[in-house]
Amino acid sequence: MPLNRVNQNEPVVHVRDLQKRYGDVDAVRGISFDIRAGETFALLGPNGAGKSTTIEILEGYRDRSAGEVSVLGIDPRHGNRSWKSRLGIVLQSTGESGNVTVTEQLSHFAGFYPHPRSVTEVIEAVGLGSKAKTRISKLSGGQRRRVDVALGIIGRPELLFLDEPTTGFDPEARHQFWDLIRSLKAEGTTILLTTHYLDEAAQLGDRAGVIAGGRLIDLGGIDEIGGAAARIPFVRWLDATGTRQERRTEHPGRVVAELVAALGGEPAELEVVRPSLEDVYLDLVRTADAADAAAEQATQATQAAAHAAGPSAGAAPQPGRVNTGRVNTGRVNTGRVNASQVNTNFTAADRATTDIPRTDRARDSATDFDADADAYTNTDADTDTSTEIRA
Ligand SMILES: Nc1ncnc2c1ncn2[C@@H]1O[C@H](COP(=O)(O)OP(=O)(O)OP(=O)(O)O)[C@@H](O)[C@H]1O
Repeated sequence: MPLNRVNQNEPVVHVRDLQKRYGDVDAVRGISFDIRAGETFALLGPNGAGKSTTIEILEGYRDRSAGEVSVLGIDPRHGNRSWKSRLGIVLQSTGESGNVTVTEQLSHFAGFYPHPRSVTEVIEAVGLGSKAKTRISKLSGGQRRRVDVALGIIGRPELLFLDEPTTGFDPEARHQFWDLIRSLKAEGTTILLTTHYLDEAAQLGDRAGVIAGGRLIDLGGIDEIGGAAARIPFVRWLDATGTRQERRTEHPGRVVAELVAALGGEPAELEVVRPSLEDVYLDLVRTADAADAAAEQATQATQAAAHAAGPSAGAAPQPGRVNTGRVNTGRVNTGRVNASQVNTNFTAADRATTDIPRTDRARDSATDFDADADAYTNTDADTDTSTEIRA
């Protein structure tokens, strides 16, 4: 069957007003974004923000409560096997632990794709060349995670989902992984990445969306997140009393020159710091947290007032309206899954209507192509945050 290539003008991923509710928890509360062909899009947010839920809906593993979604031109609710073969999926915690070697596992999975990459090349690319003949059960946690990444790319995906791909990687492995992702990007692969490593997002991402409490709180170019004002640098130094001073300015050179002139020499512990993506992200998330807390307080006050006034006064409390989802309570970390032990025989009906448990996805993400064939169906002036320059 010819691949249903996405129209170049159409976004690879299109999400409009996506919503997902688990019981009383509004995990995703109206998220909209697009990812264009060849882009690396980073979905960022604190634990429990709704990132994995969103990704799982895009992958077709989880059904949505409301909203519009299209991935490679198809609604994931109706993604068939040929659609699925165009996706690469690295789940949050697959942890391949089979009793087969790295080469055997990858060769086996490669067989399920129409145009797989070379197994040897993929093993080298993920830095497991010296472990090719080692049983996966004998690998370290970080090495198994590399196997997950290898399995995600073996099928030469058009769209690669990477859910916290480098958790457990040592710094060298993380840098190797970044090189690998850059080479995939150079080939034109579209990538959706979630990560808690903001340096990783800054290194790899073209654009980012920041989610908090199930809402998209910012969306834009990776260097634009938080807005221009959030990127204005700080000049910091110690004054004559040893007190740290800080001035935020778009003209750090000028401020440093003024300082040197005022001091008649080098300021102590002088530094000019440009806020990193992590600094900007933390500001965004804290602001969102504070807004949520204020909204929750207001809701509680309204409910208390209504309660005090008796049943006939005003609207009844609406317990399901408050998002309690900042803390990830409902999620079981599935840990390691033996790929050979999980059930892969989901039916079309299962896919269309059911959230597939995370334990059952490791193998399903790659190996069900022969089952159930086509069933799925400002600031001109300086912005100072401190006082006058104090030398
Ligand atoms: N199967 C489930 N049943 C009930 N609630 C769930 C389920 N899965 C997730 N949740 C809840 O939905 C919210 C969003 O969870 P999600 O896993 O999408 O967050 P996340 O941003 O991926 O978090 P993390 O960074 O910790 O992986 C959380 O409050 C979580 O407890």
